Amino acid sequence: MEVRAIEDIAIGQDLTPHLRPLAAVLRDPALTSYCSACFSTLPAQPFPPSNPAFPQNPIHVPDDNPLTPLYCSLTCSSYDSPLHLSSGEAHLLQSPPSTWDDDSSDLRLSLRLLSIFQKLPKNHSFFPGFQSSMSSNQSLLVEGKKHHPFEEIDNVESPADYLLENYEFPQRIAGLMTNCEKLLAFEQNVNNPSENNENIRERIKEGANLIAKARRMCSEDDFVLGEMVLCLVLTNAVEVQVKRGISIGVAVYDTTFSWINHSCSPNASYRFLVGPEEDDDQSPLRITSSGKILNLCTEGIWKNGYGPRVVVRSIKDVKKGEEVTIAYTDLLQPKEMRQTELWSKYRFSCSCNRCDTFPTNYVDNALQISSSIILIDEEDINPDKVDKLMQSFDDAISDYLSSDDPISCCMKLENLLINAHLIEQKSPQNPKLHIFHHLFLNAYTMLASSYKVRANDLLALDYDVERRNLEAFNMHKTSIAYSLLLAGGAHHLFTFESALIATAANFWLNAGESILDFTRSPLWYSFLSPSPARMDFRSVLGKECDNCCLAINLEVEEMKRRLYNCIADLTPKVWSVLVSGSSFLKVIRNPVDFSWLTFQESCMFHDTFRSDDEECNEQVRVNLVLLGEHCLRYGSLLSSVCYGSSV
Ligand SMILES: C[S@@+](CC[C@H](N)C(=O)[O-])C[C@H]1O[C@@H](n2cnc3c(N)ncnc32)[C@H](O)[C@@H]1O
Repeated sequence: MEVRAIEDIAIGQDLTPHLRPLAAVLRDPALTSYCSACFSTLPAQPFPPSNPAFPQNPIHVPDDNPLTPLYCSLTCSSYDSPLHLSSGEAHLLQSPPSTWDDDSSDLRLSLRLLSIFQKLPKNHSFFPGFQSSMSSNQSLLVEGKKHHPFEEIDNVESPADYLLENYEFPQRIAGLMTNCEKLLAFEQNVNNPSENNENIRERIKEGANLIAKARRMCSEDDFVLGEMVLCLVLTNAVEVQVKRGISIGVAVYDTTFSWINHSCSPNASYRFLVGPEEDDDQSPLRITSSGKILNLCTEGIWKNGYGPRVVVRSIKDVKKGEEVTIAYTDLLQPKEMRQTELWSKYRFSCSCNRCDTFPTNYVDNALQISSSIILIDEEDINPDKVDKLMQSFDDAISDYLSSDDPISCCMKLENLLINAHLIEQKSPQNPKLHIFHHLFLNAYTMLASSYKVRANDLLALDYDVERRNLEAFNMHKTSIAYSLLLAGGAHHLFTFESALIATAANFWLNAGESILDFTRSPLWYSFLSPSPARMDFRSVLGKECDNCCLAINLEVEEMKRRLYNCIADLTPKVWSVLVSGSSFLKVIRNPVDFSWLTFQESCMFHDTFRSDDEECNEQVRVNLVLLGEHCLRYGSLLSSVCYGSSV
């Protein structure tokens, strides 16, 4: 199935009303901070409270079990607790699986769906033949090996039994694709033949076992049913993100959302709404599937669906009849990585415009260019050397993620970046390593965060306060320089691939917040000489920008143009100060203007640029406040296009 627009739709418009989930669960680590029913942040005194004086609450679990569902209100608790208990989820939480990625949420989501499917009245329209009015849509509900006449169905105990008795591999349950056949098959990954595709099969089998145990059911049929529903979850579930890039849960929605296919250059994005639902959403449904009813599942029991609502939104102009697509994977990954991920999770090879363009488009070239596709003729530079360098990046990033050692991470990654620069300098006519190669982007991200961690760690130490403060100040400065480089890079790529709007929005918001955070640091007063007067932030922020008036109430394109022009004007006024502590960053002339990249053969760095270290002074700080504010406004503007509001 696929989904198409029923009318011409401009960029930045909602395509659906607020859609309620069929089922949703929090990820294990989020259980202590968010309401298990509506996903809002827990109040100071959640329900049930941590002391066991709640005899009326049947789900109270001992204090030493950290995986207990908590609720923001009695209403949420009374909505969610019965399903939590009857599904067997509580059992899974009390003895969480040590395998299955150390997180029980996909399994808990499957348990909930199973419980819901099995409680449906047997004449529910989820299942073929149960409702004569649905007969024209039967094939949408369950397609499988056998086809059964209507009469046979009357004798079936429950819809789930019906599924088991009649279908070997049900392709659909409740209209949703299970993808069982592909996920459980021994099919080789066409993009990566060496991949061990036994893994996913084994994982599903193991998951089905855990599900059967949690439900205290051990027949072969229970196992098979668990397997099918787990496949449905793996195929249709989406990560529920409430803050930028932070996933707190996982949910399955009905066909209105779940029939939307993937593209690496999608024309739609989606956002989540959490908290108790206000029933005032009148937005129309502007998508359909070949004229068929999309929201088969919103009738009956699903009307009561509770939990995070999803809304689909256009991020490009969409023509009537055009297919609406979303991204199932991180679009800032190079083609090979996207293809590998889509195959291993969903078992399909993407053939969207971005993937099929030949020769590969600029963005994918930038993210991926490596020695393997370049002829190298210098004696001392060979493809092996570049490949080894790339491998070292990968290793340094994995090391950091596993060892959490920010000092060695900064040293290793910056040395590698400098090495990459040297290689490039020796062979400028052969473009090999783009400044926005995906490994470099990862390295910049790691460096932005590890310099910040180092600054905070230093402040906690008790030694020569003056030296310590200065070091911490410089670390913080370097951290925001990397945030700005990331925002500038994401923006550069976004100008070639408009589907990267959400990524660019997030990087600008991060850069803006980090810069403003830095300008508020009390460290400014500890070593600037002469010590400046306390800055009146309101007067700087309240000052209208002469060039863009902080761009409000204009056409979106005009606001974007003006804000970006201001960012481009302000950045050179602070950049040399920001990079003074990093020998790598000094070779980057301007982190928000990469127009030269597309005209030059060598795409790693502009000619080496060394500025004399410039001093931090009050004027720099004022410029930073203005720059941070413009970055925030720009990020919010892009974010309002793809999410409807800034996130
Ligand atoms: C959430 S469902 C999307 C709706 C699905 N097409 C259906 O008929 O129900 C995800 C599954 O759709 C298929 N799919 C999604 N995007 C695709 C694409 N770009 N190319 C091929 N198959 C795709 C894959 O089988 C994937 O596992």
